[in-house]
Amino acid sequence: MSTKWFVVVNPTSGNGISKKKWPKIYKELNHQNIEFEFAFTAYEKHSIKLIHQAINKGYKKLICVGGDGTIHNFVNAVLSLNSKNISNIKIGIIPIGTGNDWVKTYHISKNYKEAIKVIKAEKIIQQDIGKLNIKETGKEIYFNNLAGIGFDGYVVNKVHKYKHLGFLAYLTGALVSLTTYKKSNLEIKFNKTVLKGKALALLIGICKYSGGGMQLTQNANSTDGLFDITYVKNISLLTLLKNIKGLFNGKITHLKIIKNYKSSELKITVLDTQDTYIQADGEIIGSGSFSVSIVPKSINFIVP
Ligand SMILES: Nc1ncnc2c1ncn2[C@@H]1O[C@H](COP(=O)(O)OP(=O)(O)OP(=O)(O)O)[C@@H](O)[C@H]1O
Repeated sequence: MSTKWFVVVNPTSGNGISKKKWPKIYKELNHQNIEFEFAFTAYEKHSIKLIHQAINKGYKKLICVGGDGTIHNFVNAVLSLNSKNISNIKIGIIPIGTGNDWVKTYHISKNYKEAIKVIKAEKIIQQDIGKLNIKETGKEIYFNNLAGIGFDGYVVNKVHKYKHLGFLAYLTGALVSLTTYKKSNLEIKFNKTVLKGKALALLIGICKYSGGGMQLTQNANSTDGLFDITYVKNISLLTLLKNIKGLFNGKITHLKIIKNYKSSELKITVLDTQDTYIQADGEIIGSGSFSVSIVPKSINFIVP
């Protein structure tokens, strides 16, 4: 077993800032006496392979240099191993992304020197993770922040065009998309509730922030074994514009037209034939009907 850290750097995250900042991060890791090996990802999802190789070599301590998509890939790499030993694995984050939403819940600093200090202290939180199963393909995906179907997926699909706008990329994507998005006919079942009909979006949250700092679920708690669910049948562009502040401070979830629920499991059926995209942690993972369940306290993240 290695006591060294294994660092994976996504050089494309944060519009390429990761690559530019790496020499400084490398120096600081050494300066803070962190013993490590590192690798750059060379293509999408490469981090999954790199993490599997590192774990097979005996690494237990992992560092992610990247944004929400890279953290998402780390989580999928660890949980797809289905090994009993994953309880020994720790993930630390040096956040360099566009949205950087997951780190906001835990107040992990975007200053790499501060983020490395946090990693060095190795304080752990065992966080709940969502397990999502797409019906048509049988694909299994894990998510650590928030998943959504409908408008949410549609926006994520468009957002790459606006990534140069930084955290405003998601807001811009949402405003531009609201008038063109065609609502899907969904059936959403959880506990004893059934929501059926045309709906704009369903958000299934674990942590607090998404879409570049927005708070779209109420009372999110990352360790309570429950998803924080937001269901939006419809919202007009005017209402959205009037409530832009509410998107970021969470007050939007108090509007009457927005429903909030909690559950540890959901089943979502798309009742019409149009492609309805599913996003998980800001990554498009597929489309159509799916089920989700929570895997309580299944990943060890290093937090302040
Ligand atoms: N070498 C690479 N070339 C192209 N894509 C890559 C490479 N390495 C990783 N990726 C992909 O880059 C995507 C985006 O990464 P990430 O989410 O970390 O950055 P971001 O989009 O800038 O940040 P955020 O998600 O916080 O907005 C991920 O889907 C990942 O699979």
